[in-house]
Amino acid sequence: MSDTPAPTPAPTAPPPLLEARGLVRTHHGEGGPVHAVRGVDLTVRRGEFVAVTGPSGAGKSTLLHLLGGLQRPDAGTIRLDGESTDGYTEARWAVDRRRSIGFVFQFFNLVSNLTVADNVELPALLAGASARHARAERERLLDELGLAAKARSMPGELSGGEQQRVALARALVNQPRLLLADEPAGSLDSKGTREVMRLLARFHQRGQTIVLVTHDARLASVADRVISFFDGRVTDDVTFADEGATGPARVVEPRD
Ligand SMILES: Nc1ncnc2c1ncn2[C@@H]1O[C@H](COP(=O)(O)OP(=O)(O)OP(=O)(O)O)[C@@H](O)[C@H]1O
Repeated sequence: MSDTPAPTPAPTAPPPLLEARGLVRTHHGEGGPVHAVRGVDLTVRRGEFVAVTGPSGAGKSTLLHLLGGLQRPDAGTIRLDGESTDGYTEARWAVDRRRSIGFVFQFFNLVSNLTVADNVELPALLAGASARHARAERERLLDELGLAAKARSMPGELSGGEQQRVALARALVNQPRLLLADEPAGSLDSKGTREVMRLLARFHQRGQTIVLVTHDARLASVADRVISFFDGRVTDDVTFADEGATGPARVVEPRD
């Protein structure tokens, strides 16, 4: 027997949070096939804030839907935390979407006949949290988002900006590993847009991984990485590194 100690294994880096390879998705509408996503490779690391920008019809929403399992790719693979989703059933995707992916959309999609509090709490209860935990998380987020006084209101009684903050609270209530936002300021005025920018920046600073789809360069400017998307493909991918790299559309801190 040798006295030489066994070498310490080199630490292995954790897999990226999201890894997409060769994603393809064609829609079949009345006007014939639309090649919305034509072969996309994308890696998102934990804690990144990635904005996907591009003109209307570029395929941004389709890409986001693929990443969140709302649509299936025709070809390609998505790995979440190193795990391939290739064999995922609808039910398996539903579990992931409920527990670990938060979505925010342009039109809020709140349940109109539930109070603000119930809208925020619902995903936690659906994910199996205890009533007590769901309530505590809901209260924490409503407080944080300045909505505590609106907890008993119905969504229709709120401004667009307030409704979007409720939608953000709902998306975050299960502390998702990934937040996917599709034009979250698309139906808001400039004040609402600034608010969304500030909130996304704040949650990102706390470590939330975010993929944001927008054609609004100002909104994209709060991200630390901007991917340009055109005609179903990534045409540019710029990371604004800590060393202070700046880009043409870089606007750092949203101000009132
Ligand atoms: N369900 C569908 N059936 C048929 N065509 C679709 C469908 N969904 C999207 N498309 C088409 O696919 C292309 C990409 O659409 P997508 O919504 O992904 O683009 P986008 O960049 O998000 O656009 P926008 O900024 O206007 O939302 C467009 O030509 C769109 O009309």
